Amino acid sequence: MKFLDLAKVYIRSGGGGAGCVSFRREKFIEYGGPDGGDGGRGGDVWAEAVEGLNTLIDFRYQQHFFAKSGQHGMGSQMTGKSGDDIVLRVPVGTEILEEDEETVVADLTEPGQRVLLAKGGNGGFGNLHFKSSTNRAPRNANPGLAGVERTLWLRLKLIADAGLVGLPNAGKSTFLAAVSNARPKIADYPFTTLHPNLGVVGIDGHEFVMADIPGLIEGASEGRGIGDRFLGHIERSATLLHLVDGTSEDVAGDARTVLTELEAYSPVLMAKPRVTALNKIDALDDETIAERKAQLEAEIGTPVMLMSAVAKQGVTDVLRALWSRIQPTRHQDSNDDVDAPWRP
Ligand SMILES: Nc1nc2c(ncn2[C@@H]2O[C@H](COP(=O)(O)OP(=O)(O)OP(=O)(O)O)[C@@H](O)[C@H]2O)c(=O)[nH]1
Ligand SMILES: [Mg+2]
Repeated sequence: MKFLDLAKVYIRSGGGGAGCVSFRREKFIEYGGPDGGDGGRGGDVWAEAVEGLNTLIDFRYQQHFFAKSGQHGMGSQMTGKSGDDIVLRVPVGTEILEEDEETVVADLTEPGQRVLLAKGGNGGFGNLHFKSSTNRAPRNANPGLAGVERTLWLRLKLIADAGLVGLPNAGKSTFLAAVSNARPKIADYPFTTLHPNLGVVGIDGHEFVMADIPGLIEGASEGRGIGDRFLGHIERSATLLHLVDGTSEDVAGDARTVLTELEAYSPVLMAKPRVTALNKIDALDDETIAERKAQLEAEIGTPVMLMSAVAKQGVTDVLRALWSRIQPTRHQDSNDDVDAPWRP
């Protein structure tokens, strides 16, 4: 199964710079003594959880993170410059795993939480360090320590704020593609979507994550179709969007099928705030729209919104309706703590 929220990264900390062998050479100063400086420390590689990120998509484009090595030591007791550290900025909730994809290295659950993934190598001592009463002109210096190389997985347990449900072909993927950065497969046959797709949706300056999952059919809870196993992905969502295909002859029956499966899967899912929309109204005349809207409302007992994912008609209102149900579940907007005092 493919997840948008899994990324493989290759990291390497910088090696330490070598220590230097050098002697003080100045006019009129005989036997100037050793003055080789130490090598600089190599850069570390860190990961830090930051607010405001929702996906690991950036790591699709950049997978290699190599910190710079420290500079070699120099004469006149000059220490080499340290290599700069690298910080991988990841969304809050990212788990970092070893290459085996099982061993957990770190679980970054708090904004600002940092973990050292690869420590930079220490620089080597220059010959100044080896001066002693018995050896006043040492000709030895240490090489720097090598950097550490690791292959790691980043895994984000994305909690979709909104989950899309509906029969196959209702237009769930079309809707996700119309309102987010996600590019799910769309086609005119059922079960086009075989794995969940996640997209980040922007509305009125807010962002939320929406999940498109495979369509449900009657008996999905008993494993028919591709079953209800994907409902787990939207179990923790704040709200659901139930899309009903307006071109169907039996919109009430279609909606009933979906709600029956939700109920069978979990009453928790059934009890979530839900927005229902009649989709594909671009393909219908006004009379049919009004008729089917009324049939649907009679079946589910709540107001139904009208929408066309293809014509992008009514989608903003649907997004606003979703956001108004998501907003109360957010502890605070990430912008709220911009002025919070800095604490070490
Ligand atoms: N006319 C019209 N067609 C639509 C609209 N939305 C989706 N469709 C079409 O309906 C078909 C199914 O769309 P999908 O987005 O793949 O449907 P889905 O609900 O994701 O289907 P599954 O992944 O199989 O569950 C495609 O041919 C879409 O072009 C709409 O608003 N108007
Ligand atoms: Mg789909």
